[in-house]
Amino acid sequence: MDTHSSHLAASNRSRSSQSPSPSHSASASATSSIHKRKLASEDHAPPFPPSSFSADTRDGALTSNDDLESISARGGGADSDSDDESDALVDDDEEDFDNDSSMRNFTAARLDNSGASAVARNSKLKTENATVKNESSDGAKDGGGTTGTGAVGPTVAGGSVPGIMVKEDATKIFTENIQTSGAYSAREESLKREEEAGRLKFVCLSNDGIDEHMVWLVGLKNIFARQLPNMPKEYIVRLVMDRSHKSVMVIRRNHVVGGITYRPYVSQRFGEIAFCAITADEQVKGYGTRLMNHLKQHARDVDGLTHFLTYADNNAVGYFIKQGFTKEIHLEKDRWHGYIKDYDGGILMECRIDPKLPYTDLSTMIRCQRQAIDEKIRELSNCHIVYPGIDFQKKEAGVPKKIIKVEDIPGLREAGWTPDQWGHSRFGALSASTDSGRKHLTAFMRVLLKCMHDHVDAWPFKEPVDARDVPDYYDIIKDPMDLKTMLKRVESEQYYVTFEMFVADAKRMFANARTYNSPDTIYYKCSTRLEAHFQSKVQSGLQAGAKIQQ
Ligand SMILES: CC(=O)SCCNC(=O)CCNC(=O)[C@H](O)C(C)(C)COP(=O)(O)OP(=O)(O)OC[C@H]1O[C@@H](n2cnc3c(N)ncnc32)[C@H](O)[C@@H]1OP(=O)(O)O
Repeated sequence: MDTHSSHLAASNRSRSSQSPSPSHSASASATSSIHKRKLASEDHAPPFPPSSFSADTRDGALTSNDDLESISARGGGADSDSDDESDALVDDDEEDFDNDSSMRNFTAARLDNSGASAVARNSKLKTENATVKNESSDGAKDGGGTTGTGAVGPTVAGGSVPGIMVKEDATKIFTENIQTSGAYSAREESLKREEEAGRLKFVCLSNDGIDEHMVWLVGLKNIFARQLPNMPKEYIVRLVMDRSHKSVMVIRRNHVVGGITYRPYVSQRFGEIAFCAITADEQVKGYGTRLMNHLKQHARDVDGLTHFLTYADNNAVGYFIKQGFTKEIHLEKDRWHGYIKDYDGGILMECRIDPKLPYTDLSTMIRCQRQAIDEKIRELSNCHIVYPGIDFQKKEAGVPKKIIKVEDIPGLREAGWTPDQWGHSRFGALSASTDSGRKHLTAFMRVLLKCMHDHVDAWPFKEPVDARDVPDYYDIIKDPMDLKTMLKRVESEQYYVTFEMFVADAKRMFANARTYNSPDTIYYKCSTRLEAHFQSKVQSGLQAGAKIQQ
């Protein structure tokens, strides 16, 4: 026995615990209230446009101050009660979105990092499975000029090899793993479906005086005012209503969910993102990403821009990085310097707009790429083929009931195994690959076991630990080992086909004792001393064997 009940709560014992990962949802919401982004100017209503460029020359159409003031007055009027109104609008929308259960499930799962809601997590998996199924069926429908599923593994085409099946779920496992890291496609596809169903739209507007547009712009201004509390409200109004700025907005059932206000510097072919926000209870659901994708597509196709620059709030840097922004500015300085306004507490970030990417349909592109990669893997590997299991019933001490020839194990040869690898040992002769090798190996292991058994510190290891004496032992030690079990394995002459396997069992036996027991215990000390003894015997035995062979 390698333990004692008085050491049940050994101090060196540690259990892994699942600590909740930080939730973006939490951080995103938190950032709302501690927003630090400020204009560099001390003045809370800085001159606009910034003095570094002339107001009306570059990209035209700056609204006059009169315009701004009048709009400001309208905005101001709305402003007094607009925050509430804005929130009310969002609340009203909740019902409308209930149709999209996949989105809800997904969101619930993402927001639940506490581990409390197993239901939500299951929903997430279901959603992802559903997505994968769609992918497969789409792929099948398309044909897509690619080789079909059945054509990939030559040995299994048409299921012609008896007892072998293609693991259809391999695709699922592969894609599920990808999707859990970001779940980008799932969210994008879900929002795209909402758009196609007409429940969601993305518009790009500037102050054009049309009533409906003005209502949306005021709604967006209110979201900015709430989500960017350190930004002077007057400044937000000025930029949102300024006619040289444009705003891409998410509109759900005629209400604004969020948006990005930017200024396109058409002659310089870059745009400056002034504000970006999603209303508090809709954050971290993918709107920010889809919004940015719409913005990039619009800015490229309509404004002819190649880059975006923004002073990202410290708390939002993570979001911008996920949208392809970097802190390194590659755009030539003379293209942007003097055009954009400095902000305190913000980090200048850049994003290059790809000239070709279908930004609003990235999920389809990703799906096609994933499918192509998966098919390529199937061409190059057999990992999708699942062979029937082998009948590997064990007797006592884990010794197999029936000897199975290695070459009879289904799939082993197909995986690249060759008979010369059988029983291969770095200890040369100490392997069971030949009759003489097996005898030699068994004899050596017997000697080593006897050496251990006769040692004064062997007493805790002679028998398996009795769970009646140490009730929690097998909760902690999942792979128990003892000298008696090792002896049974040696005497079976089937178990240890290499010397390494024997040494591994011995090492596990010693390690178990040190895992369960604390260093000040006799069990721990016996384990250390017996292991040293074992190692010295192995060493001298190997050296003697080597000499005999010479
Ligand atoms: C120039 C400026 O305006 S800087 C100020 C930016 N605005 C704010 O900080 C206001 C408060 N925050 C918000 O309004 C929103 O959270 C936004 C605009 C930052 C992001 O919009 P969301 O709809 O929440 O983003 P979305 O759901 O698409 O998330 C995309 C990814 O970014 C991550 N993310 C979102 N917000 C943040 C954040 N603040 N920090 C780090 N990562 C974030 C999400 O977890 C998600 O990651 P994943 O794809 O690995 O799952």
